[in-house]
Order: sequence, then structure tokens, then C-alpha cells
Amino acid sequence: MTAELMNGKQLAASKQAEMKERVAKLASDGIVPGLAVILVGDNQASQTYVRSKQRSCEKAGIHSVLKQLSAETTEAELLSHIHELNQDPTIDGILVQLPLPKQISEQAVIEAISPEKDVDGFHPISIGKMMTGEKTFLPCTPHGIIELLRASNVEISGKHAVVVGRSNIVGKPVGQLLLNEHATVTYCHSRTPDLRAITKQADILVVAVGIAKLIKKEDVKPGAVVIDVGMNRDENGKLCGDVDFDDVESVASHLTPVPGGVGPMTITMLLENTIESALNRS
Ligand SMILES: Nc1nc(=O)c2c([nH]1)NC[C@@H]1CN(c3ccc(C(=O)N[C@@H](CCC(=O)O)C(=O)O)cc3)C=[N+]21
Repeated sequence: MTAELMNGKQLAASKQAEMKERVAKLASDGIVPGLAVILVGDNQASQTYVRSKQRSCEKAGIHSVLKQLSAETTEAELLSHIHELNQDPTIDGILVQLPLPKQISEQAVIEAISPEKDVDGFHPISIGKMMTGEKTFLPCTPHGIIELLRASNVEISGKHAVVVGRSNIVGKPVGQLLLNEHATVTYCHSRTPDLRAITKQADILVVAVGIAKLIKKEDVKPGAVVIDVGMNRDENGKLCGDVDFDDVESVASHLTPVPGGVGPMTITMLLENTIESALNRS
């Protein structure tokens, strides 16, 4: 068997083309969706992600503003920028790029963003609504994963989904969304004894731990759907995921590549949330 590629890059491009049309219609009604991105410090990877978000906004016709703050920014300074953006009628979404320098509490920052503009879906109110299945902004990477599964016609209901990793931005919420779609969900993490015995039971395996090529073909049930959220550099400095692609390709039924899998979908869902927020302007 050779796995079917789940092409996030392609799905993202087609969704973004649709969005561009929606944004053009909105603009003719006088509404231009606006996204503010705040970047604190000079983390190289963060700068790359932020640039890529801005390019996608521009292409879709979404107004984007970047606030670049120094690595020495205080929590109070950052909070005052957020308060200002909360009040700004041209801004529908606020994203503070994580991670933040250590003098700033990420939780305090996330909670300062108005839930109406929380296009990352990280605010406790958004998370609570996601848990109960109320309408809200869904976190972008988990939502992008669900959209990739849908586009690939992967049945979720009744399946055993195993999530490796329990971060607040990927692991925990993707498990919740899979549960909302009626999967049976198991979470594994760094203190799970015999991780591989559990990943092998997965019908749908989502890996988000940040360890290059952790998952090998022996860890995957034949025919499983494998979603790789990893973003690592291999021994040659090449971008690679948490799944050993060349190995797992021979056992999985569907597999996401890195790059070109989950990453582009994350950005797409961010744009979607920003447009949705603009529609809710009143
Ligand atoms: N508040 C906040 N929201 C985020 O959504 C957020 C964040 N902070 N901090 C960092 C992570 C990481 N993240 C990525 C988004 C897109 C790609 C992406 O598009 N990657 C491409 C190409 C990557 C490349 O070539 O370097 C791909 O996988 O094909 C990757 C990573 C969003 N994050």
C-alpha cells in the first residue's frame, strides 16, 4: 500500500480562492476584514510565519496590520496595544504570535483579547464554547485538520482517534474537535508508558509533539489515517514532521506531508475566522 497524500497546500489554495470572492463581495458593501498581528521579539521562525500570514491576507483582500514590538516589551505595554486594538473598528481579528518572551504571561495576554476578535480561538470563552459545541472561533490548526479529513472523505464518527501531544494550541483542542465529531479519543503524551502500543490502535493518528520522525511504520496500524503537525529540522536542516514520512507512507491509507499539509490549513482557518468576525460587525 502507498498512502494517499492529504494535500493541505492544494486545499488551502482552493479555500483561499473562494474566500477572495467572499471578501470582494463584502468590500462592495463597505466592509474590509482586518487582522492585527502582534509579534514580540525577533524569533526567526515566528517572523517567517507572520510574513506568510500577511501575504495570505493580502492575496485574499484582507487588511492586515503588523505590530512589531521589541523583545524587552513589558506585559503592560503589550496589554495596552491589545486594549487599543479591541476598540479599533477596522480590526476584526487580533493574533499575538506565540511564544512570548518570558517576562510576559501568555495567559494574561490571551485573556485580554476580546472574545469577539479572538480569531486564534485561544481565549477561555472560545475554548469553553468549543467544548460544549457552541458556535465560536475554533483554533486554526485543529480546525484545519478537521477540514483536511473532511476533504479527504475520512469518516471520523465511531473511529478511534489517538492524539499524541497535549498542548493548549494543538493537542488538547484537536482531541476535543474529534470528540465533537463522535470519535473515541485517546490522548498520549511524554508520560505515557508504551506510547507505541497505543498509537498502533489508532484509526486516526494525530501527532503534535515536536520530535522529528518520532512515528515509524511499526507504530501505525495498516490503513490508518496519519496527520503530522510537527515542524522540525532534520539532520540536514530540512523541514520535517513528527512522522517518518518515507517509512509510514507504506502502511497508512492517508498521510499529510510536511511542509504542505497542516501548516497551510492553519493559515486558511485564520483567514476564515477573520472574515467570519467581520460579518459579525455591528
Ligand atoms: N498566536 C499564534 N497563532 C498561531 O497560529 C501560531 C502561533 N501563535 N505561533 C506559531 C504557530 C505555528 N504556526 C504555523 C502556521 C503555518 C505554517 C505553515 O504554513 N507552514 C508551511 C510552510 C512552512 C515553511 O516552509 O517554513 C507548511 O507546513 O507547508 C506553519 C506554522 C502558527 N502558529
